[in-house]
Amino acid sequence: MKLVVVGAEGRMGRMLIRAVAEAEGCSLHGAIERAGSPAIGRDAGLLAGIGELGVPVTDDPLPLFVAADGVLDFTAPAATVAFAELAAQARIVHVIGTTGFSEDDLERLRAASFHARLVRSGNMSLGVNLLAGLVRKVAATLGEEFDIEVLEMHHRMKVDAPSGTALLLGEAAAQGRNVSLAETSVATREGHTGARRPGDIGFATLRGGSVVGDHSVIFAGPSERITLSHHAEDRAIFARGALKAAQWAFDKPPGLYGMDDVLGL
Ligand SMILES: NC(=O)C1=CN([C@@H]2O[C@H](COP(=O)(O)OP(=O)(O)OC[C@H]3O[C@@H](n4cnc5c(N)ncnc54)[C@H](OP(=O)(O)O)[C@@H]3O)[C@@H](O)[C@H]2O)C=CC1
Ligand SMILES: O=C(O)C1=N[C@H](C(=O)O)C[C@H](O)C1
Repeated sequence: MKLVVVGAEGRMGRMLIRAVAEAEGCSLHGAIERAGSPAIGRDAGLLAGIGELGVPVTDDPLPLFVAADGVLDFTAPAATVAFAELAAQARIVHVIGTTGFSEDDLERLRAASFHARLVRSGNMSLGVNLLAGLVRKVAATLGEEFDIEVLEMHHRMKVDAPSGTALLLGEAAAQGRNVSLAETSVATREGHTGARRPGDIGFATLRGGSVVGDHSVIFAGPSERITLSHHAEDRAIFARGALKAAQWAFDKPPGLYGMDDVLGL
């Protein structure tokens, strides 16, 4: 499968280049960075800290997309929406790990999925997607006397909050309870907040150091507390998930898929 990595110089971009180079049945067809990036013209393999791959980084996606099978995209919301429109024109697989989308962005991704095969998830790891299933089940089992709080910590460079994973886990909890996350979510608390509203799903965000990604869902009930957690130790888990998603989507019809489809959960 011929794959293009966009955001090639990013933390995930470099990890994805390494993962594609190592994967059986996949080849790096191209690497993209934004116009003006110092990475333009450099060899993608050297950028990723492996040997030369003979693939220069460019800022021109469409010519690469039309001759590729898929694109792996962990960039930023505006970039991903633009790449989705190009991937739809080229009718290729678009694996989206980017987080922090607005409702309008998500609508544009849905429109692109009429023509392309999109796989989007706030977290591409096996562990988090299994955890989401457990959260759904626990939330469905426990009543509203158990308050649900989602706690996350990431490295100091992360730009969006709550994390895509926190929102995915919050959504799983809301589904388990058969409520709308939009109506129950509390993403910030400050000052005299008043008592906690029954049924709210709270989010708390920590940022610092080099933390790859820690998430916990806490069910706090009368005199007992259940905590379900995931700790990412290496970004390779996300890159492996993204490759799996691309290979899974190769022979699927156009549509918007999630990692639960890919992993058969
Ligand atoms: N779903 C998952 O499993 C995971 C998701 N993520 C998400 O992936 C995203 C990226 O994370 P991370 O790698 O840490 O971030 P980085 O900032 O390290 O990387 C993003 C890269 O994308 C580049 N970029 C931005 N806009 C464009 C554009 N228009 N064209 C080409 N390249 C562009 C950036 O360039 P520049 O620096 O010049 O802006 C940068 O090199 C985030 O949204 C993060 O939350 C991360 C890990 C796992
Ligand atoms: O920005 C990151 O680093 C990560 N982003 C994703 C998120 O927003 O949940 C996934 C992972 O936790 C790392």
